[in-house]
Amino acid sequence: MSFFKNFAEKLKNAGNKWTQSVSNIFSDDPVTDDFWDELEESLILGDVGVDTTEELITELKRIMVERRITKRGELKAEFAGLLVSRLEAVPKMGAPLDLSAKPSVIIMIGVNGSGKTTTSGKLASQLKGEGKRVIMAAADTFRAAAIEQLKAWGGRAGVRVVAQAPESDPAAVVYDSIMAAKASGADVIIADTAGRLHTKSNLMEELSKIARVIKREIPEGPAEVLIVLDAVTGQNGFIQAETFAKAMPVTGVVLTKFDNTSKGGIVIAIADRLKMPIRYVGLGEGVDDLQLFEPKTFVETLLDVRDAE
Ligand SMILES: Nc1nc2c(ncn2[C@@H]2O[C@H](COP(=O)(O)OP(=O)(O)OP(=O)(O)O)[C@@H](O)[C@H]2O)c(=O)[nH]1
Repeated sequence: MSFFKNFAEKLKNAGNKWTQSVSNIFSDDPVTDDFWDELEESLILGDVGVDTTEELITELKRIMVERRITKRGELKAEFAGLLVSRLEAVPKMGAPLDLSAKPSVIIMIGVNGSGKTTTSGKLASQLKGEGKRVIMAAADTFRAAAIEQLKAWGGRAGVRVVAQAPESDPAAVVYDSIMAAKASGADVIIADTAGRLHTKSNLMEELSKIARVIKREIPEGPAEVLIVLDAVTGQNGFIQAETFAKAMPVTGVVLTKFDNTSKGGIVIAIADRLKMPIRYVGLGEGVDDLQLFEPKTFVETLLDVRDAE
């Protein structure tokens, strides 16, 4: 199955309510005030954000006047173009992971329950499927259950998990995993970290220490720092993302639980407000439900415009 079909079909099958409602607004009816009200409501309910919604509507109105467009449907492709350019304005949006260093360390950060452990497991399995030798590091030592959960994913994926006892130093676990990777010639380390924000300063120190340990052993530093954001939380997760980004420069977002949200516009808000590139989207709990984010495919599926091209 081609990449386009795969991502587009999975998005469609995920039955995201927002993606269905936005497309329906661009009918064959004439453009009236109702059209703008419906579009505005749908974008705001979809968590695009008030300012971005206003900007998009202003730009679309300008295009309508300029091209003398009268029907809603004729604005669809124009609107798609606006969304794609906003997404693509963020460097590395949808870019595959840079795994050129050996070993390449991918650090997963984000609050508890956002889907870090699940995403680590899915990613490990996919990279292994691509022929990479992968190790996972159980650096969320705060919760014993997190270590066990990662081990379960490791067992399913056939990927080694480096772990220590609960409460041990996460940086030491990461160090062990780098030693194990160097000794065994592994290509990639995926480090699952803790996400308890209520002990903010400790967490930030912990992440900085992990980064220092990696830098000492691998001069290029971490290959990728992926922040895992729960799409259901919507924009409420942004403050967390900004807090985490202070401890470690984030190289990308994994947007999980996209199958469970009616706030699909969060994708646009992440680009516009956080200015962080989305690299993967989680579309379910299964191992195959992690998809590389493709901005153009996303917008085309959202607005159902591909056939119209
Ligand atoms: N529907 C859906 N569920 C997901 C997705 N990603 C993760 N989940 C579920 O979200 C829940 C939390 O995921 P975890 O991976 O445990 O989250 P975590 O961030 O590691 O949280 P802690 O282990 O508490 O630190 C689990 O029930 C996952 O199965 C997704 O893309 N779609």
